Amino acid sequence: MEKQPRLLASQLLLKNSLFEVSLNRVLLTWKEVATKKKRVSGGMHHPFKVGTSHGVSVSEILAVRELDVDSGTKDDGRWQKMPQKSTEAYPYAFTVSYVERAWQHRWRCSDVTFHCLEGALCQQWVQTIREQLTALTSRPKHLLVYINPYGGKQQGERIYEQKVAPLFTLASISTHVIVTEHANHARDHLRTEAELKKYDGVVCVGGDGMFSEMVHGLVSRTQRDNGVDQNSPEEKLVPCTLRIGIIPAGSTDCICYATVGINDPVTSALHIIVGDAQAMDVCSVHHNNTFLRYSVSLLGYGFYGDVLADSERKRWMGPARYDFSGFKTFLTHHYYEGTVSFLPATDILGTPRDKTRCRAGCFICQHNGQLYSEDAPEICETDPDVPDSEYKGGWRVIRGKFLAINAASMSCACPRSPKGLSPAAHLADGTTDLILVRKCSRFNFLRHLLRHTSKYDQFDMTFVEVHRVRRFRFTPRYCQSDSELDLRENGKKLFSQICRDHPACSCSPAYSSWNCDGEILPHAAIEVGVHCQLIKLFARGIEEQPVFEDLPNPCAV
Ligand SMILES: Nc1ncnc2c1ncn2[C@@H]1O[C@H](COP(=O)(O)OP(=O)(O)OP(=O)(O)O)[C@@H](O)[C@H]1O
Repeated sequence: MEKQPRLLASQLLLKNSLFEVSLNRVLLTWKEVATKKKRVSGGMHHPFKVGTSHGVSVSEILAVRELDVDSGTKDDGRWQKMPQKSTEAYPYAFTVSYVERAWQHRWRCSDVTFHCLEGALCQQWVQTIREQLTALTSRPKHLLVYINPYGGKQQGERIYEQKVAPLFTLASISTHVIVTEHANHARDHLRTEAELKKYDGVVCVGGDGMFSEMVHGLVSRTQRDNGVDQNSPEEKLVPCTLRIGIIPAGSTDCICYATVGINDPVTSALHIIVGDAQAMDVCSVHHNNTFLRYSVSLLGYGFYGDVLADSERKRWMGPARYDFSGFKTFLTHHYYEGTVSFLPATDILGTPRDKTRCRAGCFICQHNGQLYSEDAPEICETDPDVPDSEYKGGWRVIRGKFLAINAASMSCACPRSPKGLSPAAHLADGTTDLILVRKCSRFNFLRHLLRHTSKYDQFDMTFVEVHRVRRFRFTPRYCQSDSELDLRENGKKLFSQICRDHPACSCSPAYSSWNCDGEILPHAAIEVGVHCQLIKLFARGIEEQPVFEDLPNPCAV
């Protein structure tokens, strides 16, 4: 890294010891000055190693404030009173709050207080650090926050007030908070009324359903403002300029898990404050030239659609409904006939079978994102192993009987499935991983499902294939009539769930439902297109675990 000129350097007192403290545009560092007789008071906790240099990236400093030393304690009273001797000699102090890495991708707010000999020096430090923070233009100053009071364990408001709002105040972020009053309140407000020009970003406090509302509100608003017709599947959508922050307060918090590595409200609040940006692809889903929904994580037909449809009927069971419906759906072992056509993404870096994972600063997302942002024509090379008869104008066509058809636009890792549905999927490479699980025995399907939680490759099975695609279509073997759709929407017994070939038996229903990020779609025949990097999140992506993780102070440099 290029050597940065020093902005300030002084010898300051930290926890009864003298430190050489230095600031440049990139780093704040402090290193204990070697003295013959170390002055460490016996009872005081001393987290820093003697002689070790400590550093905090300026981009991860949250705030700096002068300290009233006479009061003896810091604002929150966590630290003990400074020994009289030190405060007499160094009567002025300032505290720097910064991001510290904790276990499993968690971030925490840490404080370090430096004592100065003179008031002018103290003020100079505070002012210089503040100037550096002001220069960080990617940081949000005004945020529009939506809280779902009924998400997850209904703790959204408490989580925001107790864990997030104090951090926003510390970082001088002003907020306008709306507690939602009904489903789709946030979506509709964003789409129509919200004065978006006043804000640097929008934040949702809730789960994946709430995040989906934000995506729908913001993407629709952006298209409307730019005169783009969402009903046209071929239309190139305009990317959203405002970033979205997620404070996890839902049941699974999959999106949060995939973009910061953990569903922890404090970590997410800190990612928002430092102004991180993680681009994300969005899939648009259409039926007959009519826009249905956007999806950012999973589109699942067959197994995952059936699990969701069944679990929706058992909401009274609480979160246990997913296990119950999952088990029941596995036992029913239904397969569905239809045609999948897709446009393979063969001109890009990366495959679904890669060992590398999408992590912060992902090279594959950067490379492919650039490729797709340049209006690349949707023509692909054909795979030499696939017969020409399976291609139609660059599209590959597969007919068959499927237990599951899944399109994973991200790994879909979550605490229940740490590897996810497609471990090597990328957040922002302009593709989705299309996983086709053909009809097989119950035992083999179980083996496939179990591999999602083990070290074995879930795609390495004869009845499973996976393709990285830019667009796909699915048409069920039998066309749905409008009356069937009406029945379905009314929640009545689906007549189509009687096998067409053998009306007397109920061996396998004709249609499943599409699970679109946890919502059921009203149509089985759909067309899906990936819009590369359509939205941006206040997130960094999952960081690689630091190699010095087991050292006592992860900020040591
Ligand atoms: N005030 C409200 N009253 C009822 N429903 C609401 C309200 N605000 C938001 N919702 C809806 O609640 C649904 C679930 O919210 P959220 O995603 O925050 O929590 P969740 O427990 O993780 O739910 P899920 O697991 O179904 O996504 C969302 O789809 C959202 O549309």
